[in-house]
Amino acid sequence: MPAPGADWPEGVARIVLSEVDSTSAEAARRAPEQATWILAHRQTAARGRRGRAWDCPIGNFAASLVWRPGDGPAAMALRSFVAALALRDALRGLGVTGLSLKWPNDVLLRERKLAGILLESPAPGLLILGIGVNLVHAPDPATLEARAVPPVSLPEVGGPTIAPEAFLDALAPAFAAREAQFRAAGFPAIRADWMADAARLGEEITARLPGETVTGRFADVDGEGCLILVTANGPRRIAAADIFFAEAPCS
Ligand SMILES: O=C(O)CCCC[C@@H]1SC[C@@H]2NC(=O)N[C@@H]21
Repeated sequence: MPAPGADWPEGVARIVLSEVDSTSAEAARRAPEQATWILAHRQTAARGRRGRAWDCPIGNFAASLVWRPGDGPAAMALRSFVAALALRDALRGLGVTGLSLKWPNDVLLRERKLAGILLESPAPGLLILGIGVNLVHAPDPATLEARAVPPVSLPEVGGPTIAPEAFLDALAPAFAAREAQFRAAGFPAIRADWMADAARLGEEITARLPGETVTGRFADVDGEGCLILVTANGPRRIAAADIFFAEAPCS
């Protein structure tokens, strides 16, 4: 197995697999004591949020970080913001520009989805952050649900060529730095940095909740990571939803 990059965080293990069903499923099976990144060059049953399948051809980035943060479920859930910022930092550090962050945890490139994060806690205290990045290929928009933010890959916009393992060597230290910031300064610092790059802040967006769809102005993200939408009936605080934009981005 090739050695990790020079900035690889101390005390964190790195596993590279040629094929697995899902790096997040593998992380849950292994449930190591030591924080561990598991990267796979190919996933045969990759999963996205809300039980959706995740398209993952060879060349795209697919990895999961599994660790025991040692804090409660609310703080664990905020790691999706920590991870989104780390992803943004790592991509930016490799020369990708035009990035923004979509609540709760997508990274957009020119307002199209470049990367997704799946946060899972399959056992008490155990946290798994599964991350997929369209380094070489984006799924066919026809395979996605209507009104979904269209996907994008780096080559489509003339972005840099980045190999999955090289991306992991950038992401792992970026995540360690953001995690250290979260531990030292709490969510306010993470939230402020996240808000600075929030997609569609101040604009009308639609949140699809179980059994309800709510449209309003994206006003804020609160101190617990909830979305604040100002609707015709007043402010709504939303803990979890699928978000749709009013109109598609220009290409
Ligand atoms: O729906 C999303 O936006 C989240 C997608 C997360 C996909 C990644 S790829 C690596 C890890 N393994 C999985 O099975 N899923 C996540």
